[in-house]
Amino acid sequence: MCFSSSRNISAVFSRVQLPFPRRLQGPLSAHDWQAPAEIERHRLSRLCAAPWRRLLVVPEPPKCNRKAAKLRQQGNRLYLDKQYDDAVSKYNESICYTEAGSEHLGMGYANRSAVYFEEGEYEYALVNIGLARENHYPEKFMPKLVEREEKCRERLAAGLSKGTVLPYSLDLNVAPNPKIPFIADGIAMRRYPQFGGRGLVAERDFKPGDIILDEKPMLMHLSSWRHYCSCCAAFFRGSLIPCPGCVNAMYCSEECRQQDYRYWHRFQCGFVEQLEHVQYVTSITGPKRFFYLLSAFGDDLDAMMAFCESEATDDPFTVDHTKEDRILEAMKVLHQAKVKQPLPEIEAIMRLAAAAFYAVFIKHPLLHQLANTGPKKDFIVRTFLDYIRKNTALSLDCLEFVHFTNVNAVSSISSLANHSHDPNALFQQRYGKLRFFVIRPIRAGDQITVSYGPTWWEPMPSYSSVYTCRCPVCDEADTAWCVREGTLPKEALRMLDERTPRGKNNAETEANVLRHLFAFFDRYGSYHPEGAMGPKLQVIKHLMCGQIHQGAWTLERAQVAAKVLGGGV
Ligand SMILES: C[S@@+](CC[C@H](N)C(=O)[O-])C[C@H]1O[C@@H](n2cnc3c(N)ncnc32)[C@H](O)[C@@H]1O
Repeated sequence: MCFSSSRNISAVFSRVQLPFPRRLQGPLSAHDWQAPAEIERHRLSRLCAAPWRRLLVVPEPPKCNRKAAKLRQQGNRLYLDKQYDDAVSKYNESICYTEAGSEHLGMGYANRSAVYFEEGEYEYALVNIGLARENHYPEKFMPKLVEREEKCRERLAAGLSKGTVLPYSLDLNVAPNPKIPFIADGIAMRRYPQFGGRGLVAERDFKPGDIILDEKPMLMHLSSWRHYCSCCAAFFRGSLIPCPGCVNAMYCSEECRQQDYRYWHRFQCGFVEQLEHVQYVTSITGPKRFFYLLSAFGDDLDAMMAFCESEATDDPFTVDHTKEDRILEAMKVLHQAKVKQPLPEIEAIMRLAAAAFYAVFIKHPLLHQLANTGPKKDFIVRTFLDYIRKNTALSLDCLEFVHFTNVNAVSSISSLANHSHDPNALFQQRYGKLRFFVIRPIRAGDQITVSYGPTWWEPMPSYSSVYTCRCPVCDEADTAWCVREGTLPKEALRMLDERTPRGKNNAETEANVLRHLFAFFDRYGSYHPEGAMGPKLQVIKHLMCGQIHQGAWTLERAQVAAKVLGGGV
């Protein structure tokens, strides 16, 4: 989408420390990438021989109880200083380093429960106490844990929960598509050549406030470990559990751990550090997408190659998401997407990344065994490159709240949405969900657009995209986009001012302001884009972010409460 700015490219080179290869042309081949000695003979690797050698000897940190204990002590110091977020980060790191079957795991969870207890998050504290019990928490410390558990239950019984009821529903609030339950019925794919090919079209009217998409991204990339679920990118869940094999990946649930392992992490685990040395920006989603498709084909590389050489539909609305084979079918459709080549200046670095990823992944015993012919090896490295290119164009990315982590998502339906500086919907990628909500009336036949960053009311001077924008605002020949009914009548301006949040507001008040603003845009939509409306659209975006943030924690708390207390949600 919009992220491959030259700023990122220079960051790449300082991170990867590879010289920029100027003459990289011709089809990429895997032929020389099989073993370290051969890699060094390759023309590309000669250009960067020393870094390649480094890449191949990057050690993978093993699980280590001594390190786990040290990290936990660091966490304890932060806890005593009341720096609770940082303390949980250290405890999470400690949990990741713990060796299998060790009491350090139970102690890490117990310490995390202490943080949540101090923060008044009694439900999360209880979950962590449960995890501590299940993971060899030492008997000698058990009375302290039991005491904390009792206090949590007492406080919850006294009504001291931070809340388990959402002030603003974040689910789809219109009829869903029967075969794709996470998108509204009445939305389809249409060809928009000026937007690089495909886009989303409304087949019925939608009104401001409608939540028309609530999708779990298929492929996520996170720029930071141990704060988010490595599968769905849910932020800092109270119950993150570690991958038993490596010290990096954590998951919000056993379900996410298994899904990630099945489709991706079984190839990544054991190579994480090496891959981190290769990776630039979000290029890892290229190999990730390759392994998702390979796994969906049951590790049958021949079948995958045969499919990739065939022509099939690129319309994700043909996939029935209520069926078992939805991942395979959705990945197949995604494979067929034909997107324009992103910026030529990043082509060389994408090739370099694809080749370097290949050099790492081919050491994986299963891939090594599957790639038993030259054409198969070439197919792998070229598919890495193809997917790195396509993901650069197709992904929707954004910054998460707390650690300013870049979350980059490629998804079945949402990846179809084109950018406009005057969008009729806004998108938010938060807590493992991609949501589109309508901000002004959409009529049947309109293209549904979101903004990848800049809008007419919020220009972003540093924004650089991988395409030339052809939206109505940027199209000089299009004068229709800003035709409106006139200036807003006085009563409309009064309505606008009436409920604008001032000072401190709680989630409930903010939810009401949001409803009020949506009602305003519904009633006065024909005056769009009147200047006074811009700041209000910004308020909507801001409030919606807040509701999603509050909502994610509330929902998690409610789910956790149902699990640990057996209560209703
Ligand atoms: C998330 S995808 C959107 C779906 C894409 N049009 C397709 O055919 O699959 C983003 C890509 O669509 C194209 N695109 C989106 N918005 C555009 C715009 N306003 N002007 C020109 N191209 C656009 C660009 O190629 C961009 O990299």
